[in-house]
Amino acid sequence: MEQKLRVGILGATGMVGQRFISLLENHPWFEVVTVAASPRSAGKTYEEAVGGRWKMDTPMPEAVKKLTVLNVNEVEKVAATVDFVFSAVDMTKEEIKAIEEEYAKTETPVVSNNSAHRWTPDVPMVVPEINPEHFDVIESQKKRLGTTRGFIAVKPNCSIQSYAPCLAAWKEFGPKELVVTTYQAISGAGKTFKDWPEMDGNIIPYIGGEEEKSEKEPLRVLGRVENGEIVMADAPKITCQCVRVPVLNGHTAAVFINFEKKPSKEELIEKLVSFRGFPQEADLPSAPKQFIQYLEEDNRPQVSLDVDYERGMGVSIGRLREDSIYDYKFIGLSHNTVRGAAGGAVLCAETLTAKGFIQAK
Ligand SMILES: N[C@@H](CC=O)C(=O)O
Repeated sequence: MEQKLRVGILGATGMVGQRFISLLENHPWFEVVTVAASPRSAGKTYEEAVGGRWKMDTPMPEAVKKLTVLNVNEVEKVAATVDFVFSAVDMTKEEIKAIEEEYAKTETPVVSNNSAHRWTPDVPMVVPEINPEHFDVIESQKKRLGTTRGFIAVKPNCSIQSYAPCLAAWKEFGPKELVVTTYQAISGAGKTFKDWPEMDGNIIPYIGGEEEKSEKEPLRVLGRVENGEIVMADAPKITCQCVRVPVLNGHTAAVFINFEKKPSKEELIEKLVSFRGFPQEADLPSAPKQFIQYLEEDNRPQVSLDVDYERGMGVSIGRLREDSIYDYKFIGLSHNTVRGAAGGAVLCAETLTAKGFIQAK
């Protein structure tokens, strides 16, 4: 790319905002030129606004330290400085819906980590390896919004990323029923052990709204485009329990699965490791070379050994074996704030750029 695209981060001071900033350091296509946050951070330098709350394990990039934080609510002012934005704003669902549409209407594409628009029929919710063709609904969304280049695209919830890719890889065997338990890291709630000491040595069997997302969002990702809208897939049936565990980064899922046509274990593993999509074909900058790895050892995947697989953009699967009630069971792991949040959104933006939906203004 001759000239990098100018990027703004909405909600730049929170944990996902910080992850965007750190993933975009030295990005070959995108350059963070604008950081926006709540009115109380506006006017400060990014370094001052974040203060001691920098939660990444790499230092704050020099290039953003001295950027002046803009007020995220001053939409025209922020939009004038950028080619597109990533959204990680922390507001009510209705406020997020409204502000993301306001940005889109300034002809600024919005690639969002938020759940607010995940069920808007003409907003694509994409895992680029699985359903990049869903971006086609952007044309009807633009008609609704009255825009020529502004639109909203979203990525799904972090909890589904450790098992939904398997459903896509195993499509021809007809995944029919799934029983899932997720073991979710505290960074999914925007926390570290320092600011959530109750999680040290503890388990909390409740994450608000998470079970519904984990059961329904895979069906939208596996759905199809019809008349400019996404139509949900009608299988598999999924039931899920979501549990918060004392882990900093990495969501694990324990899954039982039934198929229409029961395959062999070897067939299942072969489909996982050969699963590739648009990001691999197009060699996108953030694409994992190998999206899904299969680990043969009985004690893998493990958070401490495998969460950073493919720089946090890959998915690790292990312990696939026949079950006495279901056809098979297995364990999946993915990095919740990289593949599951900011990294997944960056890969969506790269896909949108490669497909011509995002361009310089
Ligand atoms: N809601 C999730 C974060 C995923 O996006 C969690 O709490 O872990």
